[in-house]
Parts: sequence; structure tokens; C-alpha cells
Amino acid sequence: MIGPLRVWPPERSKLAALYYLGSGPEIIKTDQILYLGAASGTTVSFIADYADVVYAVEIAPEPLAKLLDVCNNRMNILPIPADAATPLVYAPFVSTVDLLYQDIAQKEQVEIVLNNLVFLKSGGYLILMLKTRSVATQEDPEQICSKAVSKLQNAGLDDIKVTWLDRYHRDHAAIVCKKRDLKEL
Ligand SMILES: C[S@@+](CC[C@H](N)C(=O)[O-])C[C@H]1O[C@@H](n2cnc3c(N)ncnc32)[C@H](O)[C@@H]1O
Repeated sequence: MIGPLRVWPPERSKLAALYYLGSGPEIIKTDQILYLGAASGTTVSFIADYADVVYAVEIAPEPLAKLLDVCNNRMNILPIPADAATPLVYAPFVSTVDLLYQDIAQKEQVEIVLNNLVFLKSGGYLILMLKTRSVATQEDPEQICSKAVSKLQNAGLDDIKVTWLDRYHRDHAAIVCKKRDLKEL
């Protein structure tokens, strides 16, 4: 934690909204986090208050420039200018993480997060901010979410909990789940 605690408004950050609604997993000081879709670093900077290291992946040059400004003041954020769909590019720079967070509002966002599961340690948490309207405009949001949940289950994720964030962020479901710990089987 750097300096005093800051107010983290749920309207400005989907992750804050998830915690306001009471469904976020605990983040502790030793946690390593891989954050996909860092944008200009708003949520990244808040999460970095609570964690050890945040690897922040962002593809677009404009938000990336702002993210670099945020990184100047915080030594525990590592900016990674890359496409989250090609994790092999940044694999040499990222360690195994306790939490994988994704907020990239793309049609293929579930597939992209599945490709990054390799970085998540067994028993670690995944938080997927699913923007249903980006996945399919005509399909029922509940159905889109169910399909995403099935894909996550098939990929070895358990304890799946869905929280709709509509009160703060329209068309968004936060899917929180845990990577199966093979030692527990
Ligand atoms: C909804 S914004 C993220 C907002 C941010 N998470 C926050 O709360 O401050 C989505 C971001 O994902 C980025 N993005 C989209 N596709 C991406 C990809 N394939 N790889 C990395 N970043 C991507 C976009 O450029 C955009 O900045």
C-alpha cells in the first residue's frame, strides 16, 4: 500500500463495483497479478495499492502512454505493450500469478483469457469482466454468460460465481473463479 487508502469509486472501475457488491476475492500484499486490458491505468493503480506486482498488458498506444505516466509513480506496475491474444510474446516477462484479471471487451474475450490461464497458479483466482454486448449484440446476455461459464469449467476453473454489474456498468458480468488445484484431487 502506497500512502493513505484512496476512495475507489464503483462507477469508475468494474473491479471496484465488484467489491462494492461484495463478491471480490481478497487481494493480499504478496499477490502477483496479471492484468489484461490495462487501458490508462485507472483500475491498475488501485489494485497496485493492495498487491505486490501488477503486470499490466495493453495494446492501444494512446491509453498505453497514460499507463506509462501512472507507472512512473508506482514501482510495482510493469507495463507490457502487447496483444493479450498472443501471450507467448510476454511470457518471458511474466511470472506465475495469484490473480488473473481481464477487462478487454472483445468478441473473443473468453478465448483470450483461456490462452492466459497458463500464467495462473493452481488455486489462484480469475476475474473476467465479461461485456456481453461485445461478445454478441443479439444474443441473450444470460445465455452468453452461461456459455462463458461452461468454457471456463471445461478449462479447469471451479467455484464459479457470476455478479452482474449493471447497477454501475451496463452489460457487464463479473465472473470470479478459481483454478483447480490438482493437489486437492
Ligand atoms: C474497457 S477498457 C479497460 C479499462 C480498465 N480495465 C480500467 O478499469 O481502468 C479495455 C482496454 O482493453 C484494451 N484491449 C482490447 N483488446 C486488447 C488486447 N487484445 N490486448 C490487450 N489490450 C486490449 C483496449 O485498448 C482498452 O484499453
